[in-house]
Amino acid sequence: MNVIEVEGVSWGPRGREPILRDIGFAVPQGQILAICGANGAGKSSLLRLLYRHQAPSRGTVRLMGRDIWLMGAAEAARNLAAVLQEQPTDFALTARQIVALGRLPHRRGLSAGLSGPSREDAALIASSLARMDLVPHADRPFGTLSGGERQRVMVARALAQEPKVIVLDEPTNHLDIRHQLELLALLKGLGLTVIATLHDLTLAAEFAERVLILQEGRILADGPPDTALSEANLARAFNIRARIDRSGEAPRFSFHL
Ligand SMILES: Nc1ncnc2c1ncn2[C@@H]1O[C@H](COP(=O)(O)OP(=O)(O)OP(=O)(O)O)[C@@H](O)[C@H]1O
Repeated sequence: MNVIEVEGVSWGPRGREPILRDIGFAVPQGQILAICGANGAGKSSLLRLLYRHQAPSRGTVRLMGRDIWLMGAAEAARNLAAVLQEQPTDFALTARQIVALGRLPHRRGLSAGLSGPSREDAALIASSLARMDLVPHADRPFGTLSGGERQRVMVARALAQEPKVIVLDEPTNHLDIRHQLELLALLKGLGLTVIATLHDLTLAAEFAERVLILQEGRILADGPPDTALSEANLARAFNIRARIDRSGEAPRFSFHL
């Protein structure tokens, strides 16, 4: 089953030229998809359509088979969690309280948001913090955490949301190399559908089962890393000369102007 379906989608700010043009792809359950492309290619704009922040000007985005704009925000959030580059401004909340926000779409009725988390929710919040190596920081105010620790809090919040799809915008930003590898391994091991923008092509090649390359708002390539991340595609997408050495275990990229 396809968890996400994007069909004939264009998007642009009202009254302006479209930024995304005629985008179409479907993501089957459990697939790990990396979205790559140059600065300004439209990666974050495409993610905003997937996590129901912006509606397409043309075409449809379907989540679990239903038009995402025919479901409510809470229903979309029960199925899809987003980890964004912009982080909450409520720096006084503790890491645990931010992770607890991930449970809100699952709570119903008048008590939602007012009462404390149930025992099951508290256990889920604690295990999400533990998976992201945040136990020592759980009760510190978010504003006192390092950039990498904050990023891990945002991923823990997404895990606590128990979604079917996680969409991440540059998730490895701010993370040291160990935490980058740990995060990508953890995402891969979740058994969920994962869609992430990644600037690091080596990480994309290792992590993703499928790579979608955007160029000036259109899909330039969509396929397994070995075919999508070709020298010719990278040269076009980034306007550089690319060499790929595939003699080792993982491809080694080198780039020249
Ligand atoms: N609301 C908006 N109004 C006007 N222009 C916008 C708007 N949102 C995005 N753009 C423009 O659309 C283009 C694509 O932006 P987007 O942030 O999607 O690119 P990106 O591929 O994520 O880039 P980066 O790698 O730099 O993060 C950029 O030129 C950006 O300035």
